[in-house]
Amino acid sequence: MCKTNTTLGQANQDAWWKMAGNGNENADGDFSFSAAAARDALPRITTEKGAKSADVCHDDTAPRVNFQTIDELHSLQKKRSAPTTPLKEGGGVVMGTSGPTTPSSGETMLQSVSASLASLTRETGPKLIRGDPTSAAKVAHVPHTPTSVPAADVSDSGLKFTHILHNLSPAELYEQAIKYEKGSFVTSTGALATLSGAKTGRSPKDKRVVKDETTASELWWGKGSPNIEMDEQTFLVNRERAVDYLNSLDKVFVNDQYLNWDPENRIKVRIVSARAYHSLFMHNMCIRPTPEELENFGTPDFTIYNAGKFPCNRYTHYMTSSTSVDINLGRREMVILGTQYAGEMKKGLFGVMHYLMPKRKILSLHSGCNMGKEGDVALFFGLSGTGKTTLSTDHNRYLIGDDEHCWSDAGVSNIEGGCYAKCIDLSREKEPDIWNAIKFGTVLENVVFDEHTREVDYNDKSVTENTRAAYPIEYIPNSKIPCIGPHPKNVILLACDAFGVLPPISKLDLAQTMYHFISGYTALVAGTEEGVKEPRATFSACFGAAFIMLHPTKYAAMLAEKMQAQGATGWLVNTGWSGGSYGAGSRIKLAYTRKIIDAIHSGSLLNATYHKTEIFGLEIPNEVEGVPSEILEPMNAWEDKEAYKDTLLKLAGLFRNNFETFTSHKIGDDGKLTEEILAAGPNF
Ligand SMILES: Nc1ncnc2c1ncn2[C@@H]1O[C@H](COP(=O)(O)OP(=O)(O)OP(=O)(O)O)[C@@H](O)[C@H]1O
Ligand SMILES: O=C([O-])CC(=O)C(=O)O
Ligand SMILES: [Ca+2]
Ligand SMILES: [Mn+2]
Repeated sequence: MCKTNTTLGQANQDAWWKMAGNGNENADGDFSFSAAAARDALPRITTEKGAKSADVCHDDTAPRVNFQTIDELHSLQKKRSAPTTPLKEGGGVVMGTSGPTTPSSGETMLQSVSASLASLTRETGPKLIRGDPTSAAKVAHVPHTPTSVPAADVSDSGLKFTHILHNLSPAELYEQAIKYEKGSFVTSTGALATLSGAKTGRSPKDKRVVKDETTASELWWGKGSPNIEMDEQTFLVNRERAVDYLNSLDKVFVNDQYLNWDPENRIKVRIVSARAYHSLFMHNMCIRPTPEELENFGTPDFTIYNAGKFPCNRYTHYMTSSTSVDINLGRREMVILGTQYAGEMKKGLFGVMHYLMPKRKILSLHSGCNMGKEGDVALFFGLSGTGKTTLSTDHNRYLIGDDEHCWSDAGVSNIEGGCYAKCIDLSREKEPDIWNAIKFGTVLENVVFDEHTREVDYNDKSVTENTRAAYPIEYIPNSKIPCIGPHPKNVILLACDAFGVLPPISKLDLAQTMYHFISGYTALVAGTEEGVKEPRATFSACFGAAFIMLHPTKYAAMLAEKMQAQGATGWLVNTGWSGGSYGAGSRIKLAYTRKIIDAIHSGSLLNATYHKTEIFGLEIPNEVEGVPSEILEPMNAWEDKEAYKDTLLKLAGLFRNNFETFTSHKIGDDGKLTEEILAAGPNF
């Protein structure tokens, strides 16, 4: 039987209607076929008398079409999108098979990328083609002119072409990931599930920073510092390794994007990577340029070479594993070898901001940030897993950002264009906004899902406990775009205290805020291994020692000055255990923590009555609306009061030991604040 479409001629339409209506019954004698005929052979169709070209099924010949071949038909499917995908016709630079002709911006982009990918020893960039290699069959017939002419020592790598997938859209990146990257799937809500490979978290021990004349004196080196040195020469060895690896591929992804929503302090970054997963992750996490901005992007301020699929060479000086994450502030470059965990790129750039921004008297912060309807801004500091993303994503407030911010003389600005939420045990009820953000465009790392329905099981830790979702910030319905705000009113320090001795909420004076900011305490549970019950205390200066570049007291001094100038209030919120340490007590309910945060935002806590705790000298409110009063004073919640006191003393000792490295450092111009900060620690 012939197929029909909706553009049948009237005569055929009638015939179709009749056939559809009565199957093989003879309706009015115009056409008929018997059930037997239908079984044995195709029925003969007789069209109405008088209809033109009888005996021909017209369904396939309906209105004239603009294509002669299947390829031409396919070419019609894709509407051209201007002006981000320019194509220069004839000679010159060759790009993909789709895209309009715009003068030379595509050429400029390819020249710029070619310069980025140039080998430093051969001094030539690769021959670049825009677009997917699979659509290159056609391109191969076009005479190529490389963007830079190879020097005398032509190598095989200098003869091949590398395809550049420049700022692809999420849909294009999905297709690339699903076609070429094992472990990429669309989940039931449309997110792209990916695997990050052997590494499912950052590798801080493999981070190296180039120590040259400038950085030797500017950066924080030595005990407690995250900056493990490497020399310029070794950096170049790793850079060349990464560049050669990337040039050996058929295609590389290039993202040109921005950091920092403050237009005066915006940084242009280029990310060159081998995986669609990395490109989509950075598309979501950095600020996305408009088509016009992309066209005029120019030379990046900072470039990442992500060759994470390829290991570093352990015979190379300073290399202690097959992973190396190398930052060269002088060259404004970062090289990644031996880890595909995408968070390295995000946090590597954060480190760079911790160097560049303080030079401009801008404070960079590992914090979440949101704003109330009245314009009151709150910062949420805390180490990984303490609640920055969870608590800054608040249905009643505007989200400015969840993880990285700048505080300048003008106010706050988000560094990023997206959020990176932990998803372990994620539930729609407790975190609806994050739940709903996991949709088309979102990268879901290392989650486990049903092989048929593709429904994600957020409780499953089979791959890792550090499952993550990276989504553009506008996926949160009440995000504040552009992501900037006025000066903060509240500075909330989050600690997930698995010892269970810090109060769920306490008010801090400025010296205490500085003391806890420099300490950067949290105590997550050691792990999920059986038998491990002891919480492990972590102290990470400025709640982000892994990312800071200068001595912690430099950031602390800036924070003190800004908080003082703006009259901001400091708070310490324990999002961890209550009623006993991990194992005996339980984690403070997220609903209670949210009530506490509400009371900070509303200003009601500022006017509450307080009592001071022993040892840590923290001011605890006697009441918080919606929170059982028994849990506000930690000792009340512990059954075994002696155990409570022992644990409290133990934690106080850990704080004191940790702070010893900072006792000889002055903060601010006068010695007064420094003395006050030293006195703001535990007293016992
Ligand atoms: N009382 C609580 N307060 C905050 N978070 C809680 C609480 N109880 C449980 N949680 C859980 O703790 C986790 C906090 O993780 P979150 O992603 O907010 O950390 P983060 O500070 O943003 O870390 P990172 O810097 O690694 O992104 C979430 O999974 C959240 O559901
Ligand atoms: O960087 C990461 O991988 C996740 C993160 O936000 C943090 O650890 O602070
Ligand atoms: Ca987070
Ligand atoms: Mn973080």
